[in-house]
Amino acid sequence: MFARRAATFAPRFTRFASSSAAPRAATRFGVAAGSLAVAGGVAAAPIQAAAPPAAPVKTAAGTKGGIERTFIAIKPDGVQRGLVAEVINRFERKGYKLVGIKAIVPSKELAEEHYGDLKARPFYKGLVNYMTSGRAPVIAMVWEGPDVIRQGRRIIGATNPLDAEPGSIRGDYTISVGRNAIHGSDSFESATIEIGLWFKPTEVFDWKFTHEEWIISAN
Ligand SMILES: Nc1ncnc2c1ncn2[C@@H]1O[C@H](COP(=O)(O)OP(=O)(O)OP(=O)(O)O)[C@@H](O)[C@H]1O
Repeated sequence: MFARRAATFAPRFTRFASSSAAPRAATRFGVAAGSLAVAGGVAAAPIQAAAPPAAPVKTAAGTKGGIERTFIAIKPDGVQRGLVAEVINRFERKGYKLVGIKAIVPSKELAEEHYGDLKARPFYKGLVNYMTSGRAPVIAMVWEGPDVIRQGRRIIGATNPLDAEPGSIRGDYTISVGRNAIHGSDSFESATIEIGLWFKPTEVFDWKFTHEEWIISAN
């Protein structure tokens, strides 16, 4: 997922990332401090000005390394199999927050864009057809919380259900890679793009758990 997104993501990503000035500033300060030490004849270690802390990277996927958001989709086979409540339950029980959800039969364009990096694969056409058939909708969701992108992939399990650990969704409920029930973003960059692809900003909600301190407080 990430590889197929990387090329298109890079230009968009720089709009969000405001930390690129930090390394340049650090280099500039480092050189200046070193020169001063030599000029004054002082046998001291060059003074390095502390680089200003990098601004956190914030996108539609939340704050990288902080409270993140991920795109999770229950595919038509997962919906047909009655796994919607099970999937939601697993993310909710873990402590993650549902900030967006809708049933949607994706257009061919949306499915092709979503799976764009798999274009050359023999199963690509069948994959797009199955996602867009309308024989069941896709349940598209955005989940929020610490490390939710990586943890979401663990909850889902390996792409090929025969490699997925028991206890994961794919490990427990599926046996075919072509009908593996669910999708989850595989990186912050993918999550940024996929949330933007499937959801309008107004369809994703900022809300607070009233019991948040019982889920994410650190002592
Ligand atoms: N060999 C295959 N045969 C049939 N379908 C496949 C095969 N490999 C992958 N797929 C389908 O393409 C989807 C996307 O594959 P990808 O390699 O991006 O894995 P993934 O990121 O784990 O899956 P997803 O994007 O659905 O979460 C898989 O989930 C699966 O439905």
